[in-house]
Amino acid sequence: MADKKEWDQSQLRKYDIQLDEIPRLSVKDPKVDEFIADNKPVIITDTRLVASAERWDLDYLEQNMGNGDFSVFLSRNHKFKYFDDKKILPTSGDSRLDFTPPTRRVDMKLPEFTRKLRQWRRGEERMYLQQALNNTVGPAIVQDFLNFRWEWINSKQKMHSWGPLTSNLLLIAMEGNVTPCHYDEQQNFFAEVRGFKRCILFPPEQFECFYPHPVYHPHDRQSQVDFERPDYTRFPKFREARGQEAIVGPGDVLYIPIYWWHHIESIMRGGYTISVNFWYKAGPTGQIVYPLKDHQKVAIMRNVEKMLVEALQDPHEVGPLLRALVLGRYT
Ligand SMILES: CC1(C)c2ccccc2-c2ccc(C[C@@H](CC(=O)O)C(=O)C(=O)O)cc21
Ligand SMILES: [Zn+2]
Repeated sequence: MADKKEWDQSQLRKYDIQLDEIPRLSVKDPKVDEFIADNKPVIITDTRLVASAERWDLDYLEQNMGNGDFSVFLSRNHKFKYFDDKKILPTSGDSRLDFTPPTRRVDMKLPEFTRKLRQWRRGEERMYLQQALNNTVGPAIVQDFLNFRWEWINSKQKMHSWGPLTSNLLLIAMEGNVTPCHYDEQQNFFAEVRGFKRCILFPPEQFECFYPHPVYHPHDRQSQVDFERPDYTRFPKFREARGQEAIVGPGDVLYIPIYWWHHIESIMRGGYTISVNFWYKAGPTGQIVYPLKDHQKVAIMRNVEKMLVEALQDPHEVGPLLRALVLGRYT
């Protein structure tokens, strides 16, 4: 008997975007490897990848996460738009380059985080705990971490010749938190431990629909489009975006292919969520094969941007130069 729905549409934020479904396949289904080989998103069920974390809840984590400091991001709204603080440069008087960080990072012990979570009132800053799982956490958590099904995920890494695992992030989000649309330059197995997250993914070939901030900008890799209030004048191609959606729940693993755009939200009124992601560097490019893949063109665009900003120094000269280069010549 189909288990009663654990969430309903009223818990999802409303966006004016065309969405299809991300397929859900059992770990035993050989088609799973076809999706991964084709860099296509898929939800893989029954992997038991993070089964040892099934018992993680705030109490257990409070008892066992040790006395270390954890990175907690604070936001005055429900959005946690990532920014690279190493790219916040002195604006040399050019106010057009001013950047106001939308979130701030604080260190918190876990008991403080859980207390603040329990006492949270509307209007207060929202929190999002994000911490690399390493040996600073308590021994019980290290044990749970060592008991992740590494043989399964290592076999995938090997089968698809991915690069090394770069990090596992432990993520504890408040209900309703949103990580706005962005892409990462790593392969990602995204494991949901507790609660439900709605994931909306778009392929790299829809780059022109998302108008990412410039590569030199702190919001590099993040879309400029606000999904809740899209500015169709500045970003007209956003109307053409067409995504794939899935709600991941405990035990689900979502494969987020490298360079794929993703927007992730903890469903409203669903309680806090716990996720663990597994980021892998891309495998070696090997022999270049034509036609190039779409994500390779994104990598080329990034390199051209970096070279031009470096050569011209003033980012505002990049547009005029590229327009001079293509208008009437390559268009
Ligand atoms: C928003 C937050 C906490 C953050 C703040 C400042 C710096 C980095 C990050 C960061 C990195 C990854 C995630 C997990 C996930 C999105 C999600 O699950 O919310 C995701 O995008 C991925 O796994 O690729 C979330 C965050
Ligand atoms: Zn991401």
